[in-house]
Amino acid sequence: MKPIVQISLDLTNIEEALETAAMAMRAGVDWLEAGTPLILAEGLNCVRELRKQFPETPIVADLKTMDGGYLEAEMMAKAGATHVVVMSRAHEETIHCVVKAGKDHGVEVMGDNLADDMVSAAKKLEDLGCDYVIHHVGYDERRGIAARGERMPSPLDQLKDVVEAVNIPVQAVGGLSLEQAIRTPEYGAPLVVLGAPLTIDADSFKTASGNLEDSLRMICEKVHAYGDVAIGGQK
Ligand SMILES: O=C([C@H](O)CO)[C@H](O)[C@H](O)COP(=O)(O)O
Repeated sequence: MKPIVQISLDLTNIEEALETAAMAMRAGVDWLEAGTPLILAEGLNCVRELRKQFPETPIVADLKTMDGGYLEAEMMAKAGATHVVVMSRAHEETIHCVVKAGKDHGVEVMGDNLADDMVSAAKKLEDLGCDYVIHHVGYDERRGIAARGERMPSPLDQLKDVVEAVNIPVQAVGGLSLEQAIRTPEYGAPLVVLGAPLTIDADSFKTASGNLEDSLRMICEKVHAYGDVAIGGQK
């Protein structure tokens, strides 16, 4: 699979999200993500707006479904999402419902293994019909552990094991630096997601012009240059 660059719009207002999305599209980003805070702030109108402005672009609606799976997935699909997210911690029936809604409404399902036994959760998500695994170390988990003076966990710790355990594409997320995120295809994880680090450490990718759009363009070119990534650790 060709590597994909996704930008997570973890913002709290639609104007800023649309502006960031437009910049990301100009720079060569492949997928947009309506982040959880954006959906909370703006409801599914943010997905509708993104769909209106970017009619051809895949849009991930990161609602992190835990229950009521069919209705949530259906609502996101009708708003214009092409990808929805269900949690591995949800009941199996919920995951079934999201997968069924995905098939009925033509959207793909990303299963998120946040706060679960990561390798077995990834396998479960694949077995239940998810199209992708989001291998995710949570924001609160990372900060809580670091606050106790322990080493902050990283999605890279178990990324190879997760990639090798499944035959669907994996995305690693949670506290990765930009440099780490854009190297995840080297672990066999082709879906590169850029969030907070883009504004924090884009400096390391600064171009002569020094602007964020140019930095993002360089990042996209670098990721796309990997060429095909074999799925399931078959490299
Ligand atoms: O999904 C997310 C998190 O659970 C808060 O809603 C974030 O999008 C994700 O953790 C982003 O992580 P960073 O890579 O640290 O921006």
